[in-house]
Amino acid sequence: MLREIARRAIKRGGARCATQLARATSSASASSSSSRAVASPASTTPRRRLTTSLRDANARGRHAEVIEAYENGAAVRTEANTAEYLKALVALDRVNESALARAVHRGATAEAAATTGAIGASATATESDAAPKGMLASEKNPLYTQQLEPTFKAQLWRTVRTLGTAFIVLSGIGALLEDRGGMSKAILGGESVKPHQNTQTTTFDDVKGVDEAKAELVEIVEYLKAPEKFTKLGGKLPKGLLLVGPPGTGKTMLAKAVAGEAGVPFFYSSGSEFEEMFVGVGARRVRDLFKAAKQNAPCIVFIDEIDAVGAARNPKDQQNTRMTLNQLLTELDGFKASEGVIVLAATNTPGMLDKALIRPGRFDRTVSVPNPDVGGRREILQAHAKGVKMADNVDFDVVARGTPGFSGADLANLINIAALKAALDGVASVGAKHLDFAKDRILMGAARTSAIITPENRKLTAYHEGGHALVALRTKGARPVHKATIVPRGQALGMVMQLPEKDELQMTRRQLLAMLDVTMGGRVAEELIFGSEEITTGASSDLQQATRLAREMVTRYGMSEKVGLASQDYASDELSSETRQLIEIEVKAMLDAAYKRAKDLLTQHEGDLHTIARRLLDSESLSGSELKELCGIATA
Ligand SMILES: Nc1ncnc2c1ncn2[C@@H]1O[C@H](COP(=O)(O)OP(=O)(O)OP(=O)(O)O)[C@@H](O)[C@H]1O
Ligand SMILES: [Zn+2]
Repeated sequence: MLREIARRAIKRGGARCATQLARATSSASASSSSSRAVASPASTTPRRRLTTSLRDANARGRHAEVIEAYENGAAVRTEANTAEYLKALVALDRVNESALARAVHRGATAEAAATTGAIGASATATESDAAPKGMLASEKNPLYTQQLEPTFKAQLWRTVRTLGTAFIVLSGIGALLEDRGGMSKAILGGESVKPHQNTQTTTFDDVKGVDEAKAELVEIVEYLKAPEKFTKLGGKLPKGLLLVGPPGTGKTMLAKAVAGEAGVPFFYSSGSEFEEMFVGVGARRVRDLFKAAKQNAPCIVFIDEIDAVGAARNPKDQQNTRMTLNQLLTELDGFKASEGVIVLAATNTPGMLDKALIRPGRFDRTVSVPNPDVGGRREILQAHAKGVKMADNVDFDVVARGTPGFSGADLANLINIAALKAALDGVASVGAKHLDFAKDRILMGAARTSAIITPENRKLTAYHEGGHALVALRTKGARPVHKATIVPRGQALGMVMQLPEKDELQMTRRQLLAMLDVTMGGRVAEELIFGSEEITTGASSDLQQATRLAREMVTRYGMSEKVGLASQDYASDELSSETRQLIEIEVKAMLDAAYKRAKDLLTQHEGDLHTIARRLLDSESLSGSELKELCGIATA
């Protein structure tokens, strides 16, 4: 929970002013959609005869011209041209509005009529086939138009049918070719599954910051190296282990490392691969996988995203998924632990797994693979920076401290983005500012350079963020300010980032109160400078965070006098209305007190608030040390 608070606090200032944001976004999308309308092919194509063949035009992407030429008669209606016309309709997704749809509809109704014998359609059709155009056209004989049209329609019908059949046949062949694992094998008799890598090069040393998980897996490695020896000593082994942790923490890497350390083949598969359009294919794949594994024992079978098969699914594909899951259970039961096949599976949602999967003898052991702590983050950063030229000013300790909550994959990504940015900047090495850029990128999504922010809006944001920053700088127990910015990114119009000095395993009351004060700083600054009538909705997420924190202090950490040391489940229905009321009173008192402290502080240092806001408007981002300097606070 405390970690969570820490994370939330880092993102403080989240969505400043939701309404302004919504306005900016909608105007942006409006302008983009109007520009799309200008470029629309239908409106720009002039009415002219097509000089090239329809086929060429289609090949060059000029589908609209093809449609027009065919429909206005500029192109001869040969079977080939009809095919091109159809392709163009499909390419532009205009089948619905096309003359074709109308003709086919009419054709279909005519055909229906013909089968009931209302018109002698087939006889007249042959007649008109033979007769040159216009021959039968007399006032007395209006048959002409009635006859020719069915011919055209009949031809269209034939083309549609031919193309349809061809499509089905071709896509069937395509599916066979594309599907490497299942259906083709199921039908053609099947070659066996190959290990993903026979000799794994990944070792435990490559996976950083997950020492506890590694310690649990060492036993498996020992076993795989010498199964006989291990079982002779009376060691009892699980068949399946579940690696549980958030995305990108190195679960796949760990599984590969187990195979690498033991020097055994590694079979990779993903739960989503077993999800198939064709009933039974998923089950077949599971069967093939285990058959191959047994032939290659000792070995590792790794199933990523096992929840894709192992969880309760939507009713539509339930039967299919059930079959796959049942097959998996059968396979797990079908070999002895001593056969040398170890199944590792990864999931981020263990709670969703079918209970049958985690019963003894199946995946009965869980290895937790959490996000790395600050030391782990430093090691991961260093490992991924190995192949990258880093500048001397890069301190991985600082970067690691500034990235709580980042997964291993996030950190790998951070180094990548920084290296790309450095390359774009045309410099030879990756510096601290590139890493900072990459961090902001990952934290907040790409900069919203396109959205228009009014000057008033910017000014308000500058004071709002300035308020957060100044309270943080001047409050004992508050986390050091890392950066304040009014560059809009992702959902935020601006933000103040604070970094804990070390990983916070627990926090003092003073620190929590400081957090409340800092959170209030934004709204207080708006009010102080622009007046209570001008305050905005921008503080809504601040207030939400502050309320949640205060409520936790009251109900869970025993930090309010009136509620005392009791721990209360605020969400529970069983909470008496008196207790609930008491909690609410205490929460309000706590928030009011924080508001007052922030207000006193900002009133006292109003000069600094103006200085910070002005500088923010000027340079958009200020580092912690720049902020301190502006306020005349000595840097430690
Ligand atoms: N602990 C770690 N040490 C070093 N690199 C890591 C670590 N965790 C993740 N990475 C990096 O992130 C990449 C993705 O990690 P991996 O695929 O092992 O994560 P995962 O937990 O299996 O993710 P998912 O749950 O999304 O499948 C790795 O290839 C590696 O570059
Ligand atoms: Zn704020």
